[in-house]
Amino acid sequence: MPAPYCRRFIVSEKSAMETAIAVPSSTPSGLLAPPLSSGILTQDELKKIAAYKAVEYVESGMVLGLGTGSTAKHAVDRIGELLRQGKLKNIIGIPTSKKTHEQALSLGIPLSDLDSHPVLDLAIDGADEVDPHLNLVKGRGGSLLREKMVEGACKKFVVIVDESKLVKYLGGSGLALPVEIVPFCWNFTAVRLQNLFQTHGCVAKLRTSGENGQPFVTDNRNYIVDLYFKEDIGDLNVASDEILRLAGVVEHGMFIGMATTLIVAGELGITIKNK
Ligand SMILES: O=C[C@H](O)[C@H](O)[C@H](O)COP(=O)(O)O
Repeated sequence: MPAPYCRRFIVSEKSAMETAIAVPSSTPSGLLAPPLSSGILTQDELKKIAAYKAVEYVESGMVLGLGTGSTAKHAVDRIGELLRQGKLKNIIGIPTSKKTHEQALSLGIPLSDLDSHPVLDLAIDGADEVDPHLNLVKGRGGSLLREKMVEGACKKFVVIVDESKLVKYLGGSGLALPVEIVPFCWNFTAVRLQNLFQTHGCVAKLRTSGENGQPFVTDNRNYIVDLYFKEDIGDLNVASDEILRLAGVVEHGMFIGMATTLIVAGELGITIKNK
């Protein structure tokens, strides 16, 4: 066993339904776990480790969905770095938000859109929650609509999280399930959303930003209503249909059956689940 074993990362790979078996492996190429004297990695270091591992799936010539958020940011940085070093070539990025668009531009990543590239090879993005079947909650950063459009057009969708994002069921963290809605009579739509899930103790709140409590506005000039549940909402496809049936709703943050690979970075190493 190599001496600095504690600084190497353990990678285990399993199907979605299998039990994790941690096996020692070499450090993901180009990435050493940050050498902390305490041995404890910060959440951001775990995000970076998951992101760098995901970028190992990227090959020259790919059309790539570029995710949004603090985890995906590390992946976009890494793609930019590999392009600069000439280790990746001819990448075309499709950003999932204005913020990621700006980041990718600053890194010199060539960009395009879904109109020109309706089929993508691979997308890499973070998530707010991941259930045991690789269903996700996304959109706590407000980017769920573009993310769903881009990631729904990918042949492979790699989700990267630190272990704090794992839940038994969606909504299980007690945090928000975001729903993007049109601004017109937003309160009417928020009340209807809350009523849909009344028996699950649902509370709907308009997302605000800044100190003056103005509505948070998405890249698509819409609002977000965050749904909080006291109980498991059960069948996700039924819940999805009921939400989408409401006029005024644009999209919700449940990504059901979309992820093909999950990379989780935790204190004990990296776990990879494939669908
Ligand atoms: O709208 C935001 C996106 O769905 C993010 O991917 C998600 O919120 C996870 O973000 P983070 O990596 O910052 O936790």
